[in-house]
Amino acid sequence: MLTRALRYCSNYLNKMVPEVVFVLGAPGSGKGTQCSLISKEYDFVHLSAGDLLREERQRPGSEYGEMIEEKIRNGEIVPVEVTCSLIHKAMQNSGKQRFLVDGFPRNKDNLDGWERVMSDKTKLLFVLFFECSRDICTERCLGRGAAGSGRSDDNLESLHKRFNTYVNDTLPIINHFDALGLVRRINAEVSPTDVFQDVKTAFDNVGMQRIAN
Ligand SMILES: Nc1ncnc2c1ncn2[C@@H]1O[C@H](COP(=O)(O)OP(=O)(O)OP(=O)(O)O)[C@@H](O)[C@H]1O
Ligand SMILES: O=c1ccn([C@@H]2O[C@H](COP(=O)(O)O)[C@@H](O)[C@H]2O)c(=O)[nH]1
Repeated sequence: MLTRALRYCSNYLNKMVPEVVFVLGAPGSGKGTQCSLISKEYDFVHLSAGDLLREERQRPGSEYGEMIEEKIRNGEIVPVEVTCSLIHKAMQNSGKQRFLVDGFPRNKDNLDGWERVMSDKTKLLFVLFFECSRDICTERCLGRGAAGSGRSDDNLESLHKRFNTYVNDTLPIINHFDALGLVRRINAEVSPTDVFQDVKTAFDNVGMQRIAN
């Protein structure tokens, strides 16, 4: 009886499809800040594609380190095979079920690669889109750099390139998801606490339970 119950639970767990929320918005719009708040209030693991790439860049012996650094400094997008495999590994290693994928997919190559490899392994719940003007985002990134982020791309020259990439490559991806009715737009120009109020509404509206504190 007990064995049968355990087998049932194990089969059930194996069939659970990981659920994903993509988190998109301009550089400095507050994606990381909000993901950190969300993961404290809801049962989601925060996976920042940028952080995973920065970790891979630092990993001794990485064959991609130099390429990643060059892409990051120039605000260009790393090929999806590299990013998607880092995200997939992090999902598997977490042993968890729900993920905030922060800063991905950023261009058509990212989207196509995700659809090829991950679409049938995951369920996309929705896309959180943080709307914030370029001036405010620039000020925030420069502030983050001045506060010692150590990021090689928190400077005006890199930001110029990052915004061009965002407008030319990432906005079309957001528009693609919008046409599918998957985008939840959030005004990100207010305080982090006020942004989070709207974010919570988006999660509550799809029936996500808060973690009991
Ligand atoms: N709503 C907000 N109001 C003011 N400052 C904010 C707000 N949200 C985040 N910040 C600050 O702006 C900077 C950028 O925030 P954050 O790292 O969350 O943005 P991001 O979208 O993840 O950036 P990137 O894409 O460059 O990694 C940080 O210094 C953060 O503390
Ligand atoms: O999916 C991704 C995510 C990020 N990058 C590169 O990293 C930097 C920094 O990303 P943040 O999200 O701002 O931390 C970004 O400008 C890209 O160069 C990427 O290639 N693919």
